[in-house]
Parts: sequence; structure tokens; C-alpha cells
Amino acid sequence: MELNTLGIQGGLIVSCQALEHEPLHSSFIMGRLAIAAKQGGAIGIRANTAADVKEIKQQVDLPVIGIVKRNYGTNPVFITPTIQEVDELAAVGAEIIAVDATVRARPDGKTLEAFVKEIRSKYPDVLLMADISSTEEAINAEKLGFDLISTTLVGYTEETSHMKLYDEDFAVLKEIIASVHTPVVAEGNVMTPEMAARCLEVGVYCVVVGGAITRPQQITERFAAAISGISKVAPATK
Ligand SMILES: CC(=O)N[C@H](C=O)[C@@H](O)[C@H](O)[C@H](O)COP(=O)(O)O
Repeated sequence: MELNTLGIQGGLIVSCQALEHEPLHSSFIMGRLAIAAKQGGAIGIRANTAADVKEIKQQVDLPVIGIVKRNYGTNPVFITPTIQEVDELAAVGAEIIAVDATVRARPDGKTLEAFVKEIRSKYPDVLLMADISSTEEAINAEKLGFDLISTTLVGYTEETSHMKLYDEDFAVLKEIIASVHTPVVAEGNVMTPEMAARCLEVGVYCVVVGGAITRPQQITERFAAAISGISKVAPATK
């Protein structure tokens, strides 16, 4: 599959995910969120688990970035860590599969290079997205031939836990874009339409927005925090 045939360049991809402990956890609900995202102008969907990808594909005709979040013991690599998760996503027709492409040791002991080779030989038509956390990892992902590089894990590894993607006007994103030729996707903590627009201005291929659209508990939290302590009158009780 050719990346430019997907029609995602310059557009908004909405991540529709809810883990087991979250209130919206349900493939049915993720499918509905995907319809809402499409109605709102999304040109692609990112989703977790083969069951959710399958349901979303039945509801909308948009390209899907599939992941499977799975924990293996205490290993910190959890986004599509092994070929098992890739098999599950390929079986339901995800056009793009995103995998952890950090430099961390993987749960099956394989190198990232060997993992990419295995996926390419098994699924030559699937596009591969590298979920990375640093410029060094982006450069490595380009060397290994990933089709897209996404900033998903910036701020989510031990080394980057002090950072947010939007720090200093998206400084790390700009550095990554300047360091590779592979299309770069902005993902992670893009919380406002203005931030999404800024990511495109600085040169990303497309933007992925998740929680700010599809995690109502996060959205509510920001409203609640913003208004807490302002009112001089106690909130009404029923
Ligand atoms: C670190 C991690 O587990 N990221 C996950 C990757 O798929 C999702 O939980 C995020 O929602 C997604 O990356 C979009 O980011 P945000 O929800 O911040 O817009």
C-alpha cells in the first residue's frame, strides 16, 4: 500500500481508545466515536485492539491506524510489542500498524530491526508507523524503513517523562521533522484545535488527537479545574 493513496496528508486522525478501566471501554462505543469523528471531519482513526479496529471498520470507511496495547510482565514496551499483536491487527485489515519503536529492550528479546523485517516479510502491504519518544529514535526508525514516524511516546518513557510534546512551541517536534525525511505525525497531548494547527504549520504530515476529543473524563477534568474556586456561590446540589 502507498501512503499517499490513503488521503491522510494534512488531516486530522482521531484516536478512539478506552482501556478496560475507562468508562467508555466498549468496541460498540468506539465505533460510534469513529462515526462522530468522521462527521466532524476526521480523515483517519487510530484504535486499540483488533476488536475495536474491526468494529470501527464496519462503521466508517476511513483508514485505520491499529495498535494493540499489551503488557508483558514488567517490560515497559506496551504498544504492539510483538508479532502476536501485529498478526491480530493484520487479520482485521488495519491499513497502518503502529508499533513501539523506542530503543528499549522488547519483551520477546527481539531487536526492533528484526521485528520490522519480520513484519515486512509477513505483511508486505501494511504500512508501518514508528511510535517514538525522541529524535534519536526517529532517526533510527527512518533507517529501519518505517513509513511514518509518530511522536506518540514523547513524555511517556522514563527518559522523557519530564517533557510534553508542546513544550517550547513544539521544540522536539520541530527537531524531529528537521532530522528525518520520513513523514512525521504529531501525536500525544495535542489538546486544542490551535495546537493541531500549529503542528501542521511546523511541518507534520498529519495530526492525531485522542483524549481531547474522545476521553470525556479528561475533557471534564479540564473544565472542572478551570472553574474550581471561581464561583462565590456553592454549586447547586440535588
Ligand atoms: C502514551 C500512549 O499510551 N498513547 C496512546 C497511543 O495510542 C493513546 O493512549 C493516546 O490517546 C494517543 O496517543 C493520542 O494521544 P492523546 O490522547 O494525548 O491525544
